[in-house]
Amino acid sequence: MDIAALNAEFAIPDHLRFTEGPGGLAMIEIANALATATISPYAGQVLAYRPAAAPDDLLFVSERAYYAPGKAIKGGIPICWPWFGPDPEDKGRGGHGFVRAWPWEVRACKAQPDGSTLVKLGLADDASTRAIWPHFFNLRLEVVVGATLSVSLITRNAGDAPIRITQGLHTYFKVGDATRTRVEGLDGCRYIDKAAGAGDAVVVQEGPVTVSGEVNRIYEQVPASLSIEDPVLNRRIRIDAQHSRTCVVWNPWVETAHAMDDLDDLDYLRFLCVETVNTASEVIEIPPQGESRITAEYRIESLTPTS
Ligand SMILES: O=P(O)(O)OC[C@H]1O[C@@H](O)[C@H](O)[C@@H](O)[C@@H]1O
Repeated sequence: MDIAALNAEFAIPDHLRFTEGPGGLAMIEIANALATATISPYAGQVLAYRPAAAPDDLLFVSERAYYAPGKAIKGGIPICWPWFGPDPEDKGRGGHGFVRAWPWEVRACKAQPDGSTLVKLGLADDASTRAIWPHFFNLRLEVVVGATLSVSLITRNAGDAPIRITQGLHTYFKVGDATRTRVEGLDGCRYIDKAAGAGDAVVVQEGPVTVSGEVNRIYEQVPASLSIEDPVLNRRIRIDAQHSRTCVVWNPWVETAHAMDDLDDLDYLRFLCVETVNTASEVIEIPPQGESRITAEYRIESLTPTS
């Protein structure tokens, strides 16, 4: 992408500009009165978000992440679409869909009256997408960077036959020490245990979710609000979801992190994924010319009240 042309069309003075990031990829850098953020049009991926006065970023991005066409960027908020998890048709296509390793278009950048910044990215079908997934679509990502971070993924079925998708915001949250975090809000929910050796057992969650080994679970019928309590970073991350009743909690633990070339061996301590998704029994069918939306809003709160 031509950085000068993007800036000429979309830059907002003292607020938003395009820069050349790792691997020569264009990056959107936002700094408004409420927060800072980095968004990659490649993959439609938020890579950083920090509210003003917050000491730490919301998101984890691996120091060993790839920034190259055809590769997923490890960290931030990868967009999994039009399938979440393994290829549903078993055709050998990669996990979590293809748009997380695909160039998206920048469609709009706007300073809003409340001081937040709205970025709209999009991706429409063409011959190369239809060679992978033979459907007509218009996919939009709307990111609002303000006192909270809001991410909406909107799918329009641009064809004349229904389409079926699963999808997810595969958010990598930065944590001080994964073994000391707790995910609150899932007590009593059923989950499918996808961890190695668990055999997809269906289990009922008791109490908060903690990490003391590989965690790879699809929770069903989840409430709209979840949180991550992180005593090391002294913060709570609130996640408010819309149009999602399934949630994946993932931490790779030692062996899987070691096996991933784009993670450092100790990164399993540095992040926890709590993913706002539609997956498992929650398959979304979109009628011809219809739309479907999934949204998550993230907010950081201090655990120590300020006096
Ligand atoms: O593709 P990434 O970003 O490495 O994430 C992979 C993980 O993503 C999680 O959503 C899945 O539950 C895991 O099974 C999978 O290993």
